[in-house]
Amino acid sequence: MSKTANVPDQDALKRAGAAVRKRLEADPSIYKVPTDKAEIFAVGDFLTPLECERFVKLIDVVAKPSELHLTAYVEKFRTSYSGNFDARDPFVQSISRRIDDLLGVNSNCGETIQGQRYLPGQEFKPHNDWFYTDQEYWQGENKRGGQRSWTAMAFLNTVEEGGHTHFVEVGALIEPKPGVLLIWNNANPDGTPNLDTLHAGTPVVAGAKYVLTKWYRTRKWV
Ligand SMILES: O=C(O)CCC(=O)C(=O)O
Ligand SMILES: [Fe+2]
Repeated sequence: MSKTANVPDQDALKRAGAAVRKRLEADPSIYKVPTDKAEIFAVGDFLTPLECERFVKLIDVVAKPSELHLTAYVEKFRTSYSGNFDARDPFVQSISRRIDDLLGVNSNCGETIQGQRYLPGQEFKPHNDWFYTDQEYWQGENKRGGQRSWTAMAFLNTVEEGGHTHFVEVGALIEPKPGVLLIWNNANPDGTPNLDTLHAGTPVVAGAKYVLTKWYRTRKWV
């Protein structure tokens, strides 16, 4: 059996990769991180200062200690506070749609946008956003829309010190600049999970860090 014979959603990941890549690469205002290891893009001023401020306030309302799937993760892996925004809130809906439109992805595939707040000492250790399909939780995620294709993540405030997004294999350390949207493909062009998308939210040293994240599935998210 070939190595890629049993990659769930591989064809869909390959298609989603190609479609979004084509769209983002065609836009000269979108920056692409210069690396062959992963497809990582950045869009400046994707959110206005007022929109960022509004999300920061919403995060302070919804943020609870972050949950993670129970895998072999060590304790203190993701120490930030996080929460889902109200998907019926027209403001949240409008930004959600703006992200869908930028990527050209079917809105059905997008998870509810999640907000996160890190205080000094809090971090998200190196991880991949795709699901480990050999773990028990995959049975549930498979029914809820399958594997994650692209991630979109926006920085919402200026962090006094720390709180970068670090793609450890690529060697890209991205400064949290408010309004910037980062977008990356969690898969390789052939639809297999891209191990080089390993990334971390480095510890906040001073101040606070607020971000929002939207993950896309290969199928309708339910
Ligand atoms: O906070 C960051 O910089 C990274 C967040 C992240 O990796 C995620 O939400 O999946
Ligand atoms: Fe992540």
